[in-house]
Amino acid sequence: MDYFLYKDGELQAEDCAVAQLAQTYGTPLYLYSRATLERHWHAFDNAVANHPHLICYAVKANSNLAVLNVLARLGSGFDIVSGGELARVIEAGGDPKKVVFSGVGKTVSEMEMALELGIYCFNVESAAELEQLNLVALRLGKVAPVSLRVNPDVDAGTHPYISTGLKENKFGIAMEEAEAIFLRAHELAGLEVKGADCHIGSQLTEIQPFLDAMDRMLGLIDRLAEKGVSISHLDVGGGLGVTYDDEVPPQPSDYASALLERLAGRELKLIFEPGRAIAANAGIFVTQVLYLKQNSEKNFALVDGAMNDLIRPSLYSAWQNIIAVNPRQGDTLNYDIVGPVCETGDFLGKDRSLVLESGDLLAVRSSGAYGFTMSSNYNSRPRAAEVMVDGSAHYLVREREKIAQLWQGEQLLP
Ligand SMILES: Cc1ncc(COP(=O)(O)O)c(C=O)c1O
Ligand SMILES: N[C@@H](CCCC[NH3+])C(=O)O
Repeated sequence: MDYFLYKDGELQAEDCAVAQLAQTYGTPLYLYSRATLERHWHAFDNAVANHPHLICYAVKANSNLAVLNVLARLGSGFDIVSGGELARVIEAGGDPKKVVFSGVGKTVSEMEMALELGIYCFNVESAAELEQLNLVALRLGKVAPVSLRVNPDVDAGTHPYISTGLKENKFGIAMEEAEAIFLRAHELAGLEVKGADCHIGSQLTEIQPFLDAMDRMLGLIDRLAEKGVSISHLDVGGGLGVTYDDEVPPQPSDYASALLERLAGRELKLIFEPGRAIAANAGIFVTQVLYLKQNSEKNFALVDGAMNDLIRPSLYSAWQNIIAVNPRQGDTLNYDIVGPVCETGDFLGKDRSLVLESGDLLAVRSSGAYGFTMSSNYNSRPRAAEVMVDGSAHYLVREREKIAQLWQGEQLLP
């Protein structure tokens, strides 16, 4: 079941008309579907129901408090990469004991915060970070639970900017060095080795790279066991792709059963860090056509949403489906859907065949992940509003920024 679908010729978000929501809250606007978030989370959780596991939603995909709260109420864990994300998880009612902390550049104060809150595990990404964490833990009289993020050198076959598991990427510890660093972690009094971790990239549409990574990780776990280091969980990261266009990524159930088969009866607890697969298709971005404009080469639809609101098309040449909220009859034209930002790269989509008039509403699909969280105030544009739809109810879960808020906290020179 799709929670964003046309009914009587107009786009719905669950049981609400998108046009009505746009009128109520204004545009540009992010809309999220609670039912879709829940369905996607359950798809992961059910897929591994018979095996010890923890689903740690990757907060970076969408860190709106209401989104986190929906998942926290399901009992989700969270994968964070900063103190800010940890604070949001706590604010949203998430359980710190189900938090894993990833990221290559954790600061001392972030380590302190996470230790004080008693998170589930630190995913340590370098030997230097390991030493630092040990010192911080000893100073606080704590023992930090750690997992080492290993770079399995697997080609995820995804966009180079979002591939993370290759040797040339900054992430993780090289497989050749992993054993020695695990042994070092095992010796340090401020640390307790719990797990091994990998994350090879985002928007993967094939299972094979995940399996290759897992085989390498299981080989490492076996070698460590021989040396007296026992690993109780394997964190397989996130990365499962979604349908933006015509990709057919594996379902969480197929992905999980392939992984479980590889585990071959081991009792290793599995941790998953899905972000996009939970949030992307639980959200749409709604924008209004301000002006139509033609030149000898192109038809442009100038809309009130821009690259500062949704940067994926500009940054990764990502293709996201753009549909009319109330489709019109008539002859289509090929439009570039562009925003008001002063950059040639400011587009939401190119060559989209649509029938448009100014004032029309457009929905950019699959915008629930890496949409609002990657937005900025570039061109001093206020950030979009965010609304959670829940059946026929809808809640403003973040107000549109006001122009006067944009310089709050800044100071003129004396
Ligand atoms: C360590 C880590 N875990 C999880 C994720 C979430 O990835 P995705 O949104 O592709 O599931 C990311 C982002 O790629 C990540 O860097
Ligand atoms: N932000 C990226 C994915 C990066 C994942 C974070 N490691 C995207 O929109 O596709």
